[in-house]
Amino acid sequence: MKWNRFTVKTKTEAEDIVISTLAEVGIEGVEIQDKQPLTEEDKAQMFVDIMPEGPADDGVAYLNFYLEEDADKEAILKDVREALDDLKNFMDIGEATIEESQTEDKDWINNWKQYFHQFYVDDILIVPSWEEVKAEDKDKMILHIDPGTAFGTGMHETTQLVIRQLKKYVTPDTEMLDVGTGSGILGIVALKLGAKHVLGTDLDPCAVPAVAENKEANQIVDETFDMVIGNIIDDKAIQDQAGYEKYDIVTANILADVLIPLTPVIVNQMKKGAYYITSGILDVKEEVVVEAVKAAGLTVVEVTHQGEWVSVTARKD
Ligand SMILES: C[S@@+](CC[C@H](N)C(=O)[O-])C[C@H]1O[C@@H](n2cnc3c(N)ncnc32)[C@H](O)[C@@H]1O
Repeated sequence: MKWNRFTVKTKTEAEDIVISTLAEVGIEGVEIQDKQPLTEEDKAQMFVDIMPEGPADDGVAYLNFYLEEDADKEAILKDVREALDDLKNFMDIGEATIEESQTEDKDWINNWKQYFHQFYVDDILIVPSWEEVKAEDKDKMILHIDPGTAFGTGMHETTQLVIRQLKKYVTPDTEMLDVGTGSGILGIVALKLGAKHVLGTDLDPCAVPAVAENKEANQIVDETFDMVIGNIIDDKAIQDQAGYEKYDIVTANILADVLIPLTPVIVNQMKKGAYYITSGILDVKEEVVVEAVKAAGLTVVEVTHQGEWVSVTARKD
């Protein structure tokens, strides 16, 4: 199928607002091209490990979106232009011109599949839906996960660090709370390791369909993995819904800056003797997370590293 690419020329400081405006008129999946260097915080937020040195930032951003060749492009572009014109009344979004080009007649939307193949995290095999499990691997613990809108294929170091800890601590009685569940990968691993029940939380509503798809792909019994959307850090209703002193394991592969306010809250959700497995911590933030964990009254039992990432596991004594 042929696709038409539309490129909105804007300013780097207006990228977010232009992307939100495009979303309001139904344009999702926008690609950003700019020359802004990533800050340390960006790298952590985006979970990007290494970025090559790029050209100097010129303040210009190009936002690409795609429409199928047979889409009603005149009507869609009319809505986009009107929305961008309205936005121009409120802020400087640069030229906001829209250029059209046609992508090659190839299945670009599926091209990224060439970069995602089955792989092992220790003895757990992670397989995308478009690949077969080889006969010799049939007796392995297999996880079916597709890259999607929610984070968590298992390729990232931070996810792998938690998976290794789950292998140590999950028992058949485990009630687990997975804060920032994303694709649901950690919950699914825990259930495959024999856990009794998982509650996943995420801020991002995209986690709901992602978890549902991954549960189905892994034949997870529906009632064993529940989901709530919202911020458990400051939403009392979600804390109540999760339940207090209920969990044997809490996992949180989020950023250090989120783990710090999360930790004193989550302690109330943990049973005595429960384990708190954190990840998503850049090595430069290890010390502050360890301090936050101790300040919340937990005992640090293990700190593990992979690349520049750190996982802190603590117990509620
Ligand atoms: C790095 S991903 C982890 C996904 C998956 N658990 C894994 O280990 O691969 C972090 C997830 O945390 C979510 N998140 C960030 N802050 C959060 C918060 N305060 N409460 C719940 N989820 C949050 C993000 O939306 C994202 O899905």
